[in-house]
Amino acid sequence: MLFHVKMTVNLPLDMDPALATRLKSDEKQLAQRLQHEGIWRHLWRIAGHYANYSVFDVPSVEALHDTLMQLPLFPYMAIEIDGLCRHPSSVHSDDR
Ligand SMILES: O=C(O)CC1=CCC(=O)O1
Repeated sequence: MLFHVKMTVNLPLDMDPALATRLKSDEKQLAQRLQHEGIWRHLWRIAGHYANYSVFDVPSVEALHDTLMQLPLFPYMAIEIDGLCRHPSSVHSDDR
């Protein structure tokens, strides 16, 4: 199942800079692992915002929830999710 996910990061202004650096580094490491595993299909910065548009490929809504909750920045994110299905006019017949 494919999901379009918007993540907006809101780190507290008074967060310890060392903690912020560690959280971002840990987030990057997990994000890159999930991309290599094909779970995190797309990751795009939204220009001008500390936010991203992502596409996840997971077996269920529960799996998406569990994946997002693992993210080190999860406590500091506002997350919006839309489920995706094939468009009848899409030429990408091999995509799910
Ligand atoms: O910077 C972001 O949008 C949050 C984030 C997601 C994956 C990552 O490495 O940072």
